Amino acid sequence: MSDTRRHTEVAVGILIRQDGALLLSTRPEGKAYAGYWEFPGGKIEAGETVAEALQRELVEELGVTIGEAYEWKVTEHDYPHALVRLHWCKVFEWCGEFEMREGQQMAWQTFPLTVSPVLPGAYPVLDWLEAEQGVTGA
Ligand SMILES: Nc1nc2c([nH]c(=O)n2[C@@H]2O[C@H](COP(=O)(O)OP(=O)(O)OP(=O)(O)O)[C@@H](O)[C@H]2O)c(=O)[nH]1
Repeated sequence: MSDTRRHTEVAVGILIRQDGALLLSTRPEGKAYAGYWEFPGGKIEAGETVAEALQRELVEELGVTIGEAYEWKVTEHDYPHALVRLHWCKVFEWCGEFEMREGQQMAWQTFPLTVSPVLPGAYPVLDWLEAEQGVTGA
């Protein structure tokens, strides 16, 4: 029963390039939904803040060090494998060269996306981002 399950807290990074493009990457082999496109990130470990977890995950997965991470939205998604609470952070600054340390693929995307399938837990945020870009004309 989902209401008795504990949430897995997840920090997710929306890396936004100066031209407005967003970074998506594929989930590595061996994980649930392997090959699906997602925003980079991962589980928050005990004692970590959202920003600390995100910084650690992006070094581990992509080899980049992020600057300030702004928590933007919190969403939940109930998967068969986990009930997750996703802490979405916008990130505008990072340094280092992108290096796919888990054998993923990466793609800078604008709307409409040209990659699929995307992890269902990311759908609401993609809708909000698309609406925002429509308003700003980014
Ligand atoms: N990184 C990321 N995770 C997402 C997104 N959307 C979404 O539902 N999730 C869910 O959040 C959870 C993230 O866990 P993960 O397995 O990627 O985290 P991790 O790298 O710490 O995993 P590990 O410690 O098992 O290796 C997964 O259940 C995943 O399905 C997204 O856009 N990005």
